[in-house]
Amino acid sequence: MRRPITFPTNLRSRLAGAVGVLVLGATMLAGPLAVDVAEHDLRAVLGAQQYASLSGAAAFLDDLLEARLRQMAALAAAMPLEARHDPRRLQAWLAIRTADVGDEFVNIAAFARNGELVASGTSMPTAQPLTATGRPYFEETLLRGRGIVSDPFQSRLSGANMVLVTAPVFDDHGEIVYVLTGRIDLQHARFLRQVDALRPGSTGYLFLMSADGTLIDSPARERQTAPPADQPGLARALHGFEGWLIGGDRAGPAIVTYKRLATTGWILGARYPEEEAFAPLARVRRTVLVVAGILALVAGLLAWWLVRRGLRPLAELRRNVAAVRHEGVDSAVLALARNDEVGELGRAFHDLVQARGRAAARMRAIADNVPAVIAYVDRDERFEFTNAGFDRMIGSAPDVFIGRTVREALGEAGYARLEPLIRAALRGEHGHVEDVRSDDARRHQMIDTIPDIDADGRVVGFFVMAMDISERKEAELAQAASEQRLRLIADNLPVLICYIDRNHRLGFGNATFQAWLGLEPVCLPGMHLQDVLGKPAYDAARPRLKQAFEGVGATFEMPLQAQGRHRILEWTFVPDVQAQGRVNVAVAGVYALAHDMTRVKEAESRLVQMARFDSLTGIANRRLFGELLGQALERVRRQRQVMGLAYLDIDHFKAINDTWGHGVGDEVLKEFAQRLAACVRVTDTPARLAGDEFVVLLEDVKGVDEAERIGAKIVDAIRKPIATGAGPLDVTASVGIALVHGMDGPLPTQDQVLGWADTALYAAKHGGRNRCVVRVAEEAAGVSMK
Ligand SMILES: Nc1nc2c(ncn2[C@@H]2O[C@H](COP(=O)(O)OP(=O)(O)OP(=O)(O)O)[C@@H](O)[C@H]2O)c(=O)[nH]1
Repeated sequence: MRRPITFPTNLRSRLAGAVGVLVLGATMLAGPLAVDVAEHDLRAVLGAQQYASLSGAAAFLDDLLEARLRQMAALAAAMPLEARHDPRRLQAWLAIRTADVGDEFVNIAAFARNGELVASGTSMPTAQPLTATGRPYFEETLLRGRGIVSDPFQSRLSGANMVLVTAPVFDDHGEIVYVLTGRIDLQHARFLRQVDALRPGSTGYLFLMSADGTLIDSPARERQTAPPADQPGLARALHGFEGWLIGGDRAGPAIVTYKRLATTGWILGARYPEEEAFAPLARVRRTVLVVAGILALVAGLLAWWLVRRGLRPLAELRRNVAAVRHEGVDSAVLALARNDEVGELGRAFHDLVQARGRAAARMRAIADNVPAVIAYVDRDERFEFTNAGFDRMIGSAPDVFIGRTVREALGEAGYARLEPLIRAALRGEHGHVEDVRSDDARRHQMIDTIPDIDADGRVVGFFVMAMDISERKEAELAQAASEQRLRLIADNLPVLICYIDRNHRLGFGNATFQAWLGLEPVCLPGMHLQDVLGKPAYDAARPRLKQAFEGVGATFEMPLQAQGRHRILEWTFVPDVQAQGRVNVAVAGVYALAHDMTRVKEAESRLVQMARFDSLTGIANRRLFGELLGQALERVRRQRQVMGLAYLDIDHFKAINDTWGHGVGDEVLKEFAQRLAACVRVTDTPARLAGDEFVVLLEDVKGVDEAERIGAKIVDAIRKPIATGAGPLDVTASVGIALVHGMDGPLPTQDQVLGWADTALYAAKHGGRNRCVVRVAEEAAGVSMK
């Protein structure tokens, strides 16, 4: 099995590797790039060079063809006169000339103006007469009147490819009589042989084409890898392009150059394969790559050595940090005096270790001085930290159990008590348990375990905290007992006691709620006050409750109908004020107490009745009458009304007593009071002053007449016989009425008004009894009566 590739993890190797890779990359990139640039420039230079070379070759060929033309022209000019007229002589002359120019021309022939072959330097292998009529070279020579070089064509006789150089032969009159043609056999001429030295490189070659692209010559046909028609850029060259270009075909890329010959318009081309042209550069490229590799290797090694040397202080720092961490070496070794980044790092480490040491010392001091057991336990349930409280609990020297397991430290019994909490903490849950008894069962403990969860969510350990809560437990028990006692008292008091929260719901209520309202105390917490008291009572209590929640206590009476009983309750609301220091900040609730005041109220009502009403007749007595008279006089003055006070006395009552006894007298007095009350308005108040003396307070009397009608009515009512134990008795009464008008100034006193009425009664008695006398008080100051 192949081992996976591993990269070095230490910084030195990484840096060295990085430098090597960078150098390798840079040289790999820069070398070929430079070669590419050089290649680009070289291509331009080579192209220009090839074109210059080709231009030289073209000039040479131009000169060569010009020479052939001149040679033919000279031959034409040298034609003897006799030869012009005698074909046999012409033939002989031409034979001689053809032999002379055998190196340049294969044959020289003469055509008559009509195109007919007249003579030929070499014998013609044909029986038919030859004619040049219609041949472009012939017609063009006649037309131009000077020699030309023909395009290559295939000989009709020999089938060989040839080119003809022509020259006109003029007669004395300047008329063309013959056209001489010098034949150059392309098979043997090899124009380019003479300029073959100018071919590019050893694999390059030249080629010559006519203006229409027909190959004329290629002296190195054996090297020619592409036919001329396929040469890159040929189409452009046929349209007049001259110069060099880069092109490629089946034979590969090449620098191809074109140049036209001035004499014939032929195209001279050169092809220089790039493979050869840039062979030196390819060698350079390979060399660059090899050198780059070597350079990278050397640079990497050098970098590794430099990095190793440069990072030596860092390695030293690393060793020191490890020594401080694992061997407890003093952190002073980290405080390097170097004035560089490594020195800074070392000093920072040193400061950090110092700060951590101080923080740890502080934490240790705190942990050792809290009245609790604090410990840190790792995943394997081994103690990593224990405070002084732990040592006291175990009774061991400090840090003895560091690295030991919980089971070893606490024993099986202690571990069993903690095990559920340990399991919870290792699951990542907070554990809490109270009321854990010490081994002697005399002390109570509260134990918490808090999981220590790392950034990845794994539980790496947990904290254990244990506190002795024996005192708290005792206090709680004492408080519970106290509350029970209070509850007992509250439940047995004949008072409703409850706590009302801000939402007007009960916090608790005592057992009296059961007795008075039929509500069990256990149901009361959470009940709304309206549901407890009923809506009318709740509505009546709400303003006082609001006042109590504003911090002002309230006491008020309120009737309550419940359980078929009507009660009058006296409620007391006591605000439950929450204070901060000496400042009361809020009323959290209201304590409410309700006493049953029903009996008290009834007794009070009876006392009031007794104090203000006559016990014999049941009508108002002198005390109540006094109060009412005072109020009536106030109203008279305020409302400017007329008030009457009737003073009544039973006629000869003493005689009734004396004759029939006090019992019958009492019966008469009671009936008298009944009749008196019956014959006055409900707003008028009868009262008994004493003995047989009665008064009636008459409100809003319209005048003397009305007063007299009321008096007469009373007298008539009394006059009817009164049924008594002694039988019906005829009883009469005398009435004196004083009328008092509303007026400014001081009010008449009650005694004054009574005096005026008494005076009127006196008048009635004096007038014969059994009647009424009305008197009007003239003015307050003077107290005079009519
Ligand atoms: N039965 C009875 N008699 C009372 C009571 N209080 C007072 N008397 C009597 O009422 C009588 C009042 O008599 P007077 O008003 O002085 O005299 P009179 O007999 O009524 O004579 P005139 O008033 O002049 O007509 C006295 O004999 C009292 O003893 C009472 O509560 N019951």
